[in-house]
Amino acid sequence: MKYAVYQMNLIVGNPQENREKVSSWINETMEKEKPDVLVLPEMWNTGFTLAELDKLADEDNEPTQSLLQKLAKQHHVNIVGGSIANKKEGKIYNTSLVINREGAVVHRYDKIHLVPMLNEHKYLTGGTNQIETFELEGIKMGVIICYDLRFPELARKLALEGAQILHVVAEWPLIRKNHWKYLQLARAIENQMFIVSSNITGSNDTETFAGTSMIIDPWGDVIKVGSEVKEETLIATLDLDAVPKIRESVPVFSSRVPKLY
Ligand SMILES: O=C(O)CCC(=O)C(=O)O
Repeated sequence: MKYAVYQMNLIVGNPQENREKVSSWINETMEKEKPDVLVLPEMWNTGFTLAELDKLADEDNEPTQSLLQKLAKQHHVNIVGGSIANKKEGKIYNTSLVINREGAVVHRYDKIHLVPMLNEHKYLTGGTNQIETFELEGIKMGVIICYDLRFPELARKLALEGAQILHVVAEWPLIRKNHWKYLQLARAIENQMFIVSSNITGSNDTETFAGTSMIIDPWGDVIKVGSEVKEETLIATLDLDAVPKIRESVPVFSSRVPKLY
């Protein structure tokens, strides 16, 4: 499965320009690389303009969802669409959309864990639906959003439900870059799954972001990593046979004793 990850330097507070930027990236990447799956970062429509989200957020996933559906169908490509600021019934959520090659929405997920360090509770509503796996090309996988990475229960639940790939979409700050790197490696090793992450680069008024998007194999080896500072595209082909092989060689799933913890 060939992946292309967009480590994006987004335009803070300008959803229209970000949609144009993402469309151009998809068009160019499909022409050059022809991947099976594209991955975008967290809240790429607006950036973290929390106080302005009421006027900038999408409404019921639109117009971003229709744009991603159109691009997925046109290029016959799967899109793990990062996440968008999204208004539903007057509340704003941080919503991830996954679209398959036919342009169908196969998964929606509202970020469960809001970030106290950023006062997200003042502006956003946390998701209330159970985290679940979805399938692309017959492969089970999952997506979590940024701060969710700190809660190993999510990745473990998805792994127990058969996920072989975990996508982590983020706007993770540079100041906590080591947490970003090592938590991803830990999730890959403890769950023996691929991690494919897309983080942003650049800065807003208060933060500089960490970049360092990663593609990690289920052994914990880093296949590709982005720089801290540059907008770039990470390309890698995942060998999915590695997952059952590694799960057999170090059988943590059959060694678990969940009744004791
Ligand atoms: O957990 C962190 O350090 C960063 C979290 C974050 O920035 C987010 O969830 O948007």
